[in-house]
Amino acid sequence: MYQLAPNIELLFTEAGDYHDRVRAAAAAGFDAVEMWGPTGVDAPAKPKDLPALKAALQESGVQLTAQLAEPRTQFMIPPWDHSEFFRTLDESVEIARDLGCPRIVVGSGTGFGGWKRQVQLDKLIEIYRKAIAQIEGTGVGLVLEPVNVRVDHPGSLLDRTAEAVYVARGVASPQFGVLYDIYHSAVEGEDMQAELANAGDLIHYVQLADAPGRGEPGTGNLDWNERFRLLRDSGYDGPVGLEYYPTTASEASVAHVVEIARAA
Ligand SMILES: O=C(O)C(=O)CO
Repeated sequence: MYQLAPNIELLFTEAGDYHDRVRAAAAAGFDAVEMWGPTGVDAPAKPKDLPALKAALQESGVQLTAQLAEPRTQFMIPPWDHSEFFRTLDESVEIARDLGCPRIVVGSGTGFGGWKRQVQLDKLIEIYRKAIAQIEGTGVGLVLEPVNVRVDHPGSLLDRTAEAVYVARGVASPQFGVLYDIYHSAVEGEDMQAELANAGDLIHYVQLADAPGRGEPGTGNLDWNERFRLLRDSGYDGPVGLEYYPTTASEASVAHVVEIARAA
């Protein structure tokens, strides 16, 4: 079975603060969690007590599998000043290292308005090549996440898995890959099997939620036996982030997901 990482922004919120959520996830049998931005500059993420979070991770032996870059897409804002992004990247990497987190999730934001799509994708390659050069040797990698524009992120540039793969091929570093979110991809109407086949080993992280609705598996229309089979067949064997909005109490919700993942 895949290593499942409940998202502590959305799950185990009943336990209280983020460090309490880590302990609650551990008590529920998980050895991994994921989160959004550590300092909470991008809502709806909230600021975290990082020393307390680190202590909870260490004491419970829970691995933080991914955190979001902050601010998520600074370099997209006119006049395309990238300095803030590169400065905060160092801070994000420092926090990730301190928390033992191997991945930072990055995006495209709304892109570079007025430029041709191809030029915008190539600009992303240029920015992320530079970012990777800056963080080389830190042990922290970047994963680029395409998001759906139909429901959750209207106006975002990168909504196609194949385009994220194009950018990752252009960056051409083992420290840079694609985050394949089963939910975003399904909302965009993508063929999961074809996308994963095209991506090859460039998928460095996976997240899930059912569609429509972004609730736990079982609340939407996706066939989870099939989805897990396609994931396995693709060769992906890394962690899977549970980034969904639970429709019941967290413990019951995640127990249901574990059951589905086990059976698949
Ligand atoms: O912002 C979102 O929708 C995400 O999927 C972040 O990982």
